[in-house]
Amino acid sequence: RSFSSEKDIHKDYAVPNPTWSEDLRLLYEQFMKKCEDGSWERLPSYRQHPAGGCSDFQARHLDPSAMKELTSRARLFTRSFEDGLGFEYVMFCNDAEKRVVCILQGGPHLQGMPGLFHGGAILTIIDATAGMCAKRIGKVVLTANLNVNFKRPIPLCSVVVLNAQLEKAEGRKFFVSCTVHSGDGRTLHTEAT
Ligand SMILES: CCCCCCCC(=O)SCCNC(=O)CCNC(=O)[C@H](O)C(C)(C)COP(=O)(O)OP(=O)(O)OC[C@H]1O[C@@H](n2cnc3c(N)ncnc32)[C@H](O)[C@@H]1OP(=O)(O)O
Repeated sequence: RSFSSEKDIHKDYAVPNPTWSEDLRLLYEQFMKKCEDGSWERLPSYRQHPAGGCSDFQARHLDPSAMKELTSRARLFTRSFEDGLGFEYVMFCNDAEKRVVCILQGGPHLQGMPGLFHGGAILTIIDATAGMCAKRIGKVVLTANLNVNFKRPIPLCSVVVLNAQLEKAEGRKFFVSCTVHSGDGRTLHTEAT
């Protein structure tokens, strides 16, 4: 399916689709309920970053003449897979508590060791979730340092919950911790800062 249609670029992917498992749907409904009193908010998610917002950063690091062509073909990595094959996820934020939660169902194209989630795929979704936690305050953020302990392997295609918490802010430095638990909360798979 073409990724470049206008419609597709403005499509919000942080909503259920037919590839979602029952477990992911249940978690989604639980968090949508939490949004009813306004304490939590579902974060929409698109294939492309909205234009603007990081122009000074781009000016500092990128050749403006190449930017337009480059970004016209670009896709957010975590939204560049066909439905169900990569990262099926939704992030929810609680700004008062400086938290972002991400519910994720990893697809079959994220395999590392047979039957397991690739460590780089776990890093990616941690980076995105912790990055979003910092971005809620810092607006334009870049990951400077990411330390991860892989405690238990994550079965491929399982549903996990990431919890990112802003620990402290020092000027433009944000320190975020992030854990990855099994969907039932019983297993701590990964912890990161
Ligand atoms: C919403 C979507 C979320 C998506 C999330 C995805 C986020 C990403 O993956 S971004 C891509 C990966 N990251 C990058 O490419 C970043 C590359 N690095 C850089 O651009 C720069 O090193 C950058 C911006 C992080 C810091 O550079 P700069 O702004 O010049 O700051 P600099 O002066 O070096 O350091 C500022 C402070 O940060 C500290 N710092 C810098 N790097 C580090 C580090 N790796 N670890 C710890 N502290 C650091 C410095 O010690 C300094 O602290 P202090 O002021 O107390 O002395």
